[in-house]
Amino acid sequence: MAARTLYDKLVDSHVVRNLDDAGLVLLYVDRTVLNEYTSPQAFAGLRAAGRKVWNPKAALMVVDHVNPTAAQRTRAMPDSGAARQVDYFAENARDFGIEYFDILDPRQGIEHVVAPEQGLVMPGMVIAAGDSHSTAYGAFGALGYGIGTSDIEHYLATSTVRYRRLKTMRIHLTGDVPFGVTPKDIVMEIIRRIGADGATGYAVEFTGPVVSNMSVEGRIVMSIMIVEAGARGVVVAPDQKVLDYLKGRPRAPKGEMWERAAKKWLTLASDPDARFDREVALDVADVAPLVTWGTSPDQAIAVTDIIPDPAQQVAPERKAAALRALSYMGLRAGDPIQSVPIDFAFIGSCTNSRIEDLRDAAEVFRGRRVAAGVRAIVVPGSTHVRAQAEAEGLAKVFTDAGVEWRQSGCSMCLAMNDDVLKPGERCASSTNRNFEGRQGPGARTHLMSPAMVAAAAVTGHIADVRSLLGVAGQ
Ligand SMILES: CC(C)[C@H](C(=O)O)[C@@H](O)C(=O)O
Ligand code: SF4
Repeated sequence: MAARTLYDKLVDSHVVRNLDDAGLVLLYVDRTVLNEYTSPQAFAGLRAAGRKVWNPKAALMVVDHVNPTAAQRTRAMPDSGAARQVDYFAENARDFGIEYFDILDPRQGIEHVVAPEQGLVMPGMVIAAGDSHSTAYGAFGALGYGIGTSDIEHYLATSTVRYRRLKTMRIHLTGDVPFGVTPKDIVMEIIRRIGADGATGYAVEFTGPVVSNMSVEGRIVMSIMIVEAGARGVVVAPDQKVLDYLKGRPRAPKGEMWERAAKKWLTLASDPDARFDREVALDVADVAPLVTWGTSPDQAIAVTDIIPDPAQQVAPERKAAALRALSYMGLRAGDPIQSVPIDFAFIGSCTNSRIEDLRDAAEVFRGRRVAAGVRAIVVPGSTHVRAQAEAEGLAKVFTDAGVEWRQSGCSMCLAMNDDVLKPGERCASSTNRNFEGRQGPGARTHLMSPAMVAAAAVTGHIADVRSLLGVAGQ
């Protein structure tokens, strides 16, 4: 058989039937996660057709997008629309027999944080779910990708979806990771180079020594954020780190079953001579902490740079986009990005709300205070992460620094709950999208790593975290 990529192997092993000659297949999907925002119509469709869920045990339901994250958690939703969504969600879980983590459940959180914690994701699986950032699961050697409402309904009824094969792209990462540079900076650098549509139509495989040396959580960060370059699927070959992460998780196989599976999972990889449709290589040695200045995730610069001049853009549409972005962001070309003052600092989202992210941020906050005039919140990705951060003393570091310590949820990643910025407010944000209005109408978002957000919070402006790291706070 011809050499195959890991992506092709995962798709091939899940094809139920070829539907045409151009790569359209009926794909078996092993598991899914459902949220309150994209699942209601799918369940309404099942109800209308009198259908059952084919394999309720393969799904998990968590509320994450619309819930408040106030420090004191109650079951009540202050917003009536959100309350209706959550009530219908709970009703669907009950009627269709799917495991559901209520907002007060200690296992609750953002779906992309909770699913791996629960061991819902295993190498070799296909996980399709109603959220574009389901690529997170690629970090475990599964094919993760996002599906729309009608596909969710089709999946629930049959455990299959119609799927068109993607082109393949290998992103090979080499070199020593510089001091102060995180997986977030690396993926932002890739996006800046290939552009916000650079991976459109592709499934991405991350490879190379930087990836093997990276923690599983770091790989999740990259697998989620590469969606902002248009990727519709991500895979990373599973290794011992992935097995160590998953072993003993609630939904992971146990005993002899685990041993047999683990042996097989370690063989999952692209063949050495497999061909990719596109190859991208990056030596990370020169990557610096990055910050976005515009309203697209590829409008990013090193924290030491000046805000670029739109006049330097050759393509007229890029020039127009840059001008519009600068005006929306209220910035001036030529100013150092470090001179830009912030109003708000947000650490959270499925991209950067895991324990390693909180440890990075706490290192900067330790012994320092949030600058006057700045409001800072840390929103852990799950209640489990929250408990761990409290046990490790990180929560105390945050509150001592004047940071609000919240309950989990998508929160200020998108303005779909109580955590919304006011028009014109500027936020240093550990999230993945900086589109106009993403954090509230007229709100201005600067994407960066959690440690960089902390550096902005304590200085009151966008700042180079490297000048704070290793230097004790006052
Ligand atoms: C609400 C949901 C459909 C959406 C997504 O698919 O990504 C959201 O999570 C986002 O990050 O914009
Ligand atoms: S945290 Fe943000 S990116 Fe992630 S699922 Fe929620 S809204 Fe989407």
